[in-house]
Amino acid sequence: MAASSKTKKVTPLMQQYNAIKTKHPDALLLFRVGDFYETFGEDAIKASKILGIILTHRNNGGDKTELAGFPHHSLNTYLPKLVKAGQRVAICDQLEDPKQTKTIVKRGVTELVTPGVALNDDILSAKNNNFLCALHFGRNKFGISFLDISTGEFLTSEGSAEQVDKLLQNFAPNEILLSKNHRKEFLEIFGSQFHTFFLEDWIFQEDYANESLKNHFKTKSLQGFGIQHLNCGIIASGAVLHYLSETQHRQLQHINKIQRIAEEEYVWMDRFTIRNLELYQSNNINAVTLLDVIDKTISAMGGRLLKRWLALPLKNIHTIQQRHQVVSHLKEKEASLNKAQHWIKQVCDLERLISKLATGKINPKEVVLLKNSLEAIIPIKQLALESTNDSLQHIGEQLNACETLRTKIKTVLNEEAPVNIAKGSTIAQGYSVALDELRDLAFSSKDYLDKMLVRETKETGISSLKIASNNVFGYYIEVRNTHKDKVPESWIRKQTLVNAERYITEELKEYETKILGAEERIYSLEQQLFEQLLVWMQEYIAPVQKNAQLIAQLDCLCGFAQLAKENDYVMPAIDESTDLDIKGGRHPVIEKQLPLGKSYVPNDVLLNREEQQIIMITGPNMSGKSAILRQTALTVLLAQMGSFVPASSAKIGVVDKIFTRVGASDNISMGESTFMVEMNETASILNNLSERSLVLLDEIGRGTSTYDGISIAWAISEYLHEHPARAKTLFATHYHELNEMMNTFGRIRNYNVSVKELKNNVLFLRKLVPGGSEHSFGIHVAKMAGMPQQVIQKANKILKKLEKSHSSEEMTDKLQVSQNEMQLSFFNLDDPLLEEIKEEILHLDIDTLTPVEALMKLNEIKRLLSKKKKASS
Ligand SMILES: Nc1ncnc2c1ncn2[C@@H]1O[C@H](COP(=O)(O)OP(=O)(O)OP(=O)(O)O)[C@@H](O)[C@H]1O
Repeated sequence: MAASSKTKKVTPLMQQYNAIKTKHPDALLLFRVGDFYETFGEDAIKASKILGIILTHRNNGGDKTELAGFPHHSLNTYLPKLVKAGQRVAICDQLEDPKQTKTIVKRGVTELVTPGVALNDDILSAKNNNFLCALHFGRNKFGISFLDISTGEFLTSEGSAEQVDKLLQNFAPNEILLSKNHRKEFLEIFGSQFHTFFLEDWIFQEDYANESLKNHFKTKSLQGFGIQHLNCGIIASGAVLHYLSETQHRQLQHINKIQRIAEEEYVWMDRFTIRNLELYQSNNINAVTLLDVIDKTISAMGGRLLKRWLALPLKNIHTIQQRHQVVSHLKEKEASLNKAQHWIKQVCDLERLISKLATGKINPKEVVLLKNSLEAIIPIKQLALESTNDSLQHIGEQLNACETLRTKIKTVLNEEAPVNIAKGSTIAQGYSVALDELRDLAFSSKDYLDKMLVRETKETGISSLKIASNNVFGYYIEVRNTHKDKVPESWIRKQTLVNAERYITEELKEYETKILGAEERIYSLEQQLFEQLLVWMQEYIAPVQKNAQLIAQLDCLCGFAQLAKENDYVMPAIDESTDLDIKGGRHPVIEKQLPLGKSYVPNDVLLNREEQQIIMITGPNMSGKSAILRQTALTVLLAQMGSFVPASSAKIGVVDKIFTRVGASDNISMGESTFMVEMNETASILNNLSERSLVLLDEIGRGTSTYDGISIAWAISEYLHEHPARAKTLFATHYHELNEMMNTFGRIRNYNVSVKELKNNVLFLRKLVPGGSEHSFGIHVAKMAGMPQQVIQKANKILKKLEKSHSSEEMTDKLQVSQNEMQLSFFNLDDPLLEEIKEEILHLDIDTLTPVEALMKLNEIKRLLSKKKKASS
């Protein structure tokens, strides 16, 4: 084999390809050959699959190599598909004009597009950032950095695994860079849902990172950015810059600052909370998220900022109130709101346009769009300045319509400039004398020749003169033989035809030299002038970025005003207290999903550290317990983002942490470990409580047997009550045994979501009322879900028996034992099949069951139901 491969002759083109491919083994190499981008070998197999293009073969020194390619002008169509399929794509271009070289054309990789480093509009999503992230594993903490090359945002932070995990959830990076040494650790701690790329270990070094950052920002230290003490964060940020240079992204003037993510300024929510509250993502792709409901922004910049605000709600009362006041102002002044939104609509994505300018990827049409967007800032600025609200006025003062920049673009570019400069008409008429002359020549050539023809006809008296051109001697005048004798002496004969003679003249020759290649010269001059403009514009990167931020803010605030008007939200009162008093609160998402004619039943929730710290909410399945928990958290979140809230009134003592935990019963098929996960998650709440925490526990404990479940729920509630933080807590539970706790623990209050028991059915009233509930009504719900009649009857019997023999004192005693022994029996249903359970329940001999066993059986039915309910919905 080796001997035969030695004798094989690889073509120079393939030698060049192989050399370049070796340098980019992890990337799919798009190799420019003439008018095509070609892929070879494994890359060709992948590309043809992803892109649906034909796979052929070519001879490579005796071997057959797979080949698949597409025309170079289709790069924008195919590249996004490759990147979206998770490929890193190296674009290898021809670095010299093939016409100018006799040997093989020089080629090199001009850009490496990866999921986290993309500037192409077809890869990016307008209302989402596209973050590249680097994670450094320090000795006792992690350093993390996020960069969106398409907007210029560069952020860093450091902290524990939990903190970093939360940031990963919030910023949802499209690619994470890690040192090769930490591959396994990363997977263990953060899971496998991220797209990762591994770099050499030496890149993650403090000196190297420090130097890279200082070089990039052209500063002597990092003090000005307030990140000098974040050693691990700096290392991660250095790795990001390293990667940009490795992927050939060197024009980065728009990345002109790095910011610390000041986590202490924002409400703490961990990954479970973000997920449980379905803020901007949901396990169910069809589910409507909070973001879907509240996003009334009309610009991409506003959309991205809103998501950030949602991920990082504020804790500073003053800033929150400022936002509320703007929203209130805009909500009242409808005309101003409409005007502002009208003009914001005219503003394109300034942030991404200016990044394209910095990276040299902006096209002529986009520069005109940039100018038009800046023009729209004039009325927005005026509107803001004229308002009576201080914050709006401040936005107005900072907005900068960049007059010089606009005037310059107007002078240099044609208003109708094309996307592709090769199409011509990019540079405005009157800007360059040389260009105007060339254009006159090119565009008026016919006119010029027509005039010459008229003149010559008149001067020579030859009526049938014709001016044309051919490839051999260019422009000529053709004279029919009958008029040959009238030809002036100065004309030079070039060709004799059967019926005519062809001549050239001095004037024609001169004209010809001018006109030949005029179009090519127009193109290169237009390109040159356009590039000069882009270089001149670089100075405006920072002011345009500032405008982008201000417009994004204004858009979010206008969006909040719009939201408040459309959905009838009110301004919350935020204060330093630790009370939470929501009147007539609604769930912002559910209220939008109800069937026509049904209206959401509002509820009051009052929590404070003095009397009503923990509310136990009991109520049957489907009564609306979870809705009350979630709407409480969402109301606090919305308020602290600066939005109005879905309630008739809300008084909110600023909250610094929101914890939510949902019992694992919805995931029973996941097996025993689910319960342990639930317990671990809950433990992390208990270890992080603060006086301003809001804790929402939804059916905690139901991942195990009923008996153990009650014990755990009891123990957790007791802990929360006794903890000095006295964190405000809502606890939804099926275990009405927990209602006993109110007798012993002074700040625990019982509430239930009321239902009306009809003959054999239940009417959900959805009203939260004081007092515990006695039944859990699971069986009624079973009936509603279409459970066989026999099963329902049997379940009713179990329930009766249970109610008779089970006393709460007995339960309390058992709880003590259980807490002491901490032996949890992990009762679990392994993916119960409806039929199996039905049989099991039907054959139960109720008289032999203990109360607890009976209760467990009842719970089984409930679980089965909720599964069935889910499956059918
Ligand atoms: N206040 C309300 N007004 C109108 N409909 C409501 C209200 N609260 C809840 N609902 C409706 O009832 C459904 C069930 O509510 P939710 O999931 O909160 O019940 P639950 O008591 O937590 O049930 P389970 O114990 O089975 O988890 C919701 O999806 C919603 O459609």
